[in-house]
Amino acid sequence: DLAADKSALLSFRSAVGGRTLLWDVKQTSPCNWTGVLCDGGRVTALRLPGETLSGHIPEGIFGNLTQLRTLSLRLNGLTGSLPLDLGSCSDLRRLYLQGNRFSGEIPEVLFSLSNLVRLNLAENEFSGEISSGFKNLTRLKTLYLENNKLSGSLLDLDLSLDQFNVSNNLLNGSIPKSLQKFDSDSFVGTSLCGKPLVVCSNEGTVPSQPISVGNIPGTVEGSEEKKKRKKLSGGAIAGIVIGCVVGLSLIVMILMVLFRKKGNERTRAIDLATIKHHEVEIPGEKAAVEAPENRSYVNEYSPSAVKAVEVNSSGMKKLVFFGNATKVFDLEDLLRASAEVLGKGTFGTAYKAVLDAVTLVAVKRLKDVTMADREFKEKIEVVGAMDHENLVPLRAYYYSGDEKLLVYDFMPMGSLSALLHGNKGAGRPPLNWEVRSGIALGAARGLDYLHSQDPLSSHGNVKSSNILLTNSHDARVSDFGLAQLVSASSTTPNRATGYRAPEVTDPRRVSQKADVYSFGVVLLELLTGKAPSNSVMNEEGMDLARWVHSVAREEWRNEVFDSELMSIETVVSVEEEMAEMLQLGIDCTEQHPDKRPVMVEVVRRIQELRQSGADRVG
Ligand SMILES: Nc1ncnc2c1ncn2[C@@H]1O[C@H](COP(=O)(O)OP(=O)(O)OP(=O)(O)O)[C@@H](O)[C@H]1O
Repeated sequence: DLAADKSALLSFRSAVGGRTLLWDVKQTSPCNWTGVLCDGGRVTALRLPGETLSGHIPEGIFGNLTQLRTLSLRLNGLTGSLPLDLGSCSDLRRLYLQGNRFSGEIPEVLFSLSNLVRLNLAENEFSGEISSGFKNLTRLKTLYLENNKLSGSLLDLDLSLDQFNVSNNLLNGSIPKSLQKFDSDSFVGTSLCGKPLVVCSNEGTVPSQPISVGNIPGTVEGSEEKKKRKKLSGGAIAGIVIGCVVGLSLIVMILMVLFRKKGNERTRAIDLATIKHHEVEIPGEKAAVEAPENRSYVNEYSPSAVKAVEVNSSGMKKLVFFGNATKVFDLEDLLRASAEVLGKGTFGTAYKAVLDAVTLVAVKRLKDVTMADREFKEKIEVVGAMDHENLVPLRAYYYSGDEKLLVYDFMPMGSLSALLHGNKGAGRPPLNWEVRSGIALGAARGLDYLHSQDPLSSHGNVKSSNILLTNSHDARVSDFGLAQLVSASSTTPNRATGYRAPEVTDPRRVSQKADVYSFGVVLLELLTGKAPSNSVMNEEGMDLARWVHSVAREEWRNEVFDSELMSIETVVSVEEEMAEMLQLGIDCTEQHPDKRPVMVEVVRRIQELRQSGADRVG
């Protein structure tokens, strides 16, 4: 039971140190302790990577943790042979012990763990032969044994492995047929030879330098990896908070500025060629803030607004709408609307404007647009022409010498960023995999549409705060095309930090491959629950993408996935989908642009993984 689990965990801690493990012994349940995960009233996962554990694990501990499915003790200083009562953990699916100093033979009890899917014993001091007992592990997909002192020949294990590595061991003989599909990296540093191998080292000795853990040049790895991993911090959207504080004054400002040039033209404030005025026609009509046919309307004239306009009159002032059949509101409605600051972004401040009880829009007030009227118009019209169900439509814009406004449909559920990182633990229902993968698919489709318009067309600022959500959690990509409107000075250095592809030095010079990179970071964000923008660098000097790259290669599902997901998703098929999505996120965030998939391929892979998950469920 849970009490026995708890006392086993405490015995474990006192046996192997774990000075950094601040487990509160007074808590009756160990389920909230760092690294501990429970399900159904039992401890099902123990993940303590890089926790400076050291010494020998005695018998009598794992014999009690009988419901364990995941055990990760990687990157510690554990020594001696593996405890034999590990064999009692018959539910164990993932066992990650790499990067310790375990020695002795790989115990036979391990081969009774027939549910094992991932087994990583790499970078230890295991010796002896590779037992035929591995054949019992029929569900095994990953077997990493590299960098040990294993000797003898390699048996045909007859397993359908996806990942396999025995490099840098004292093995000799030939490579069995079933393992010949793996490339030479899996066998390098041994005396094994086999037909498909291009490289076959015959040194028969273990190189003194172990092969690096990660696959990214320049990534902090090896002994550095052994440092304690600090969780990348999550966070709410600072912009909203700041915005709310200064909101009122900004709204007053915007009202003043917009009315400045109204003057005698007030009845022609709107581009009459593009707008049909509709006197109050909304009552009874549902607030259609998301659908393309959303309705807004022209209100009666506001005397207070006239005053503002008269005082400030000069220059041109038109609220220009996109779309032929769109019924619209006019500038006065916008200015009279009660408004609240949604947040401050790279390109300016966003406001929510409530035109009436049922009509809401989001208004973005751009800063640093130095572009002339004509050029601005040309560019914004390209943006306005974009029409896809996974894009937030740009409804209208306003351009004057020193004021540029963009009017969008208001998205009631806010952004993916807010959904993932805001209000966590404050009663928000957990975000399950179906919803997350659906959001990924929708956003990918939106981006694919943008990319399909022209080989040079790209979003330029893909991130989770620009993926907005409808009430039914459908994703809509926002803010496309804005990067090209603003001047270089406004592209602050931290813009989209964590999302920006390594090759992007000038944020205005965006590309489709850079979008794919940023989208890959969003995928990793969905999977890990970690906010890239708030965790630019972790303790080891890595951003989210690099961090995932460094750990995911070794541990597909262990450390990277959001604990919220791991606690609500118990179906194995979901884990498979998550692993496939993780691989996609990794592919998208490849350092080299040419190695990244194109967006249409990304959409296809998400569709497929969702479909195969649905098929597995039946
Ligand atoms: N149409 C909209 N409906 C609802 N919320 C929106 C809308 N547009 C923007 N927001 C929200 O307003 C806030 C500010 O958005 P804004 O786009 O100005 O900045 P950002 O997305 O944080 O950064 P950037 O300017 O780099 O895109 C964000 O939280 C965003 O999710």
